[in-house]
Amino acid sequence: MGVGTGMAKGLLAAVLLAVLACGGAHAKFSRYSFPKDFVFGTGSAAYQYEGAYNEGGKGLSVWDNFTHIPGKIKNNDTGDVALDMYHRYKGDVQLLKDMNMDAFRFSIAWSRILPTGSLSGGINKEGVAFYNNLINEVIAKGMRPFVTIFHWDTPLALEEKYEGFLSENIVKDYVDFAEVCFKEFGDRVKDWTTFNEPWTYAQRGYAVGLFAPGRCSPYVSKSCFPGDSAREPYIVTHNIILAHAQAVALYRAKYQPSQRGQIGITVVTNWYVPNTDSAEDRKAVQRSLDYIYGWFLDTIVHGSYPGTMTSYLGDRLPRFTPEQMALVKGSYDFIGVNYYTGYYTSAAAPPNGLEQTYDGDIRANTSGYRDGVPIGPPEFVSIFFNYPAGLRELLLYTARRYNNPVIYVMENGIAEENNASIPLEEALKDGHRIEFHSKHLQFVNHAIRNGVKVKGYFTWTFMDCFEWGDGYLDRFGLIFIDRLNGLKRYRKQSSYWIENFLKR
Ligand SMILES: N=C(Cc1ccccc1)N[C@@H]1O[C@H](CO[C@@H]2OC[C@@H](O)[C@H](O)[C@H]2O)[C@@H](O)[C@H](O)[C@H]1O
Repeated sequence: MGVGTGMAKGLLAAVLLAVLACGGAHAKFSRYSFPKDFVFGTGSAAYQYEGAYNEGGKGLSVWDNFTHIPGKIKNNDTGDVALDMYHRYKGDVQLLKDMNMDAFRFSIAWSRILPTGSLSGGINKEGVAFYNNLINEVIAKGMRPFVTIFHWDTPLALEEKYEGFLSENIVKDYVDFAEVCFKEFGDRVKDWTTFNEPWTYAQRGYAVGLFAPGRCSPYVSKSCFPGDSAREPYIVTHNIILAHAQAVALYRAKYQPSQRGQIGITVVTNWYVPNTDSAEDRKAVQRSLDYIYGWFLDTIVHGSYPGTMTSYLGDRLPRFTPEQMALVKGSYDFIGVNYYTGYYTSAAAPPNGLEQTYDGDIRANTSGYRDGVPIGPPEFVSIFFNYPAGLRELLLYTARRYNNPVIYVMENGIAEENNASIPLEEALKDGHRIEFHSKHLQFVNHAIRNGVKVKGYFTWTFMDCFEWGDGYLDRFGLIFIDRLNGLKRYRKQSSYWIENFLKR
């Protein structure tokens, strides 16, 4: 046998061994490329999926109100009916099972449980029954319910009573709501998330006013409700962190010992790459990460808001008392991370002193482009760029900066346009989604091999749903919803891909 042939065979054997080492007996990239206890799932949220907005004893939320104001949402879409999951959940849970999902992430509508937002207003038994039925269906199909307690749908009654999260009164009402959830569902729900993306609620709701409750400074936009973009985002976030910490403390003291579940928070961030290697641009990257991600994680992990915030914001940044900080620091068993896109970032001067805003405080310009070249293929959602390496960098950064916590990637996904002129069979061909999730999972796998404790990955989203400011324009789902024909569910190609990827 010639030397060349021998070397070729040796090389082939080495490659084969490497591949098998990655996936064990399963050579192709699949669930077997991940640790045995790794959880694969897909996500949803109450307002975006349930519909039945004024049915079954449910009270109104700030999103029920906001979407009924003309001009706030594209095409004036609302979540009044959404995907009608409230009535169709059994068939929907079967679709999850058909895709071999390990878990289903969903949120509980606060005003479906407490219609007035406060415990004193009474518990809505029909609301409790709906979530018991959903949880039982998920478990009966062999899946884990990953439950988010708050996914932006603040009870309208609390907004009207004391301006919602602008008031510290919200802390007690939120903790009372969370306790009803622990009591009613905690015997079967073992994976709790207190808040989904508090950054989005604060920034979109109070800095730019594009999401409910739609407040901002008049100099930011005349179409907002009058607010203060320079102070309210910090007040809201402070109250969210206090509410989160008190709910975790309650769960740990009263429910975790017997129910033996875990509790955490889900935060969103982008991955930022300096536009140049200059010190100024690299500092702008750190500020960008601190003001969206460190705002929450520095605080609950290290017990202080990031230095880039405390050193710049003065009295605009609320302070924790020592007693409060004792509850805040360490208030997580895991961190949920939502990731969609990367950006290039360069240093920017602060806006003129009179028109301060949360976004201006960051003193950074971000763009998906550098010298006209995109950081990754631009997506239908114009602010997102397909940048899978950013997820690995983000996970490595999180492990380094935040004591290597347990992490779940709670949201990661890509949308195509909701375009009624595309024939159905064409619309179901979502190869871009297969490529997106496969690539991002490969980078998650790489992070795990580098020691990051990622324990799960949830696609955003399960089915094409109500996408906040975009209404029904964006299709993020594995399942196509035909809004022109009775909300019929159709499996996209990616749903078959993931079924095969997850096959045991
Ligand atoms: N939507 C966000 C945060 C956000 C907000 C505005 C622009 C970009 C990103 N985060 C998660 O993204 C998912 C996708 O969000 C869409 O992203 C593009 C936006 O244009 C669209 O309005 C938003 O719904 C949401 O459905 C989840 O409920 C939410 O947890």
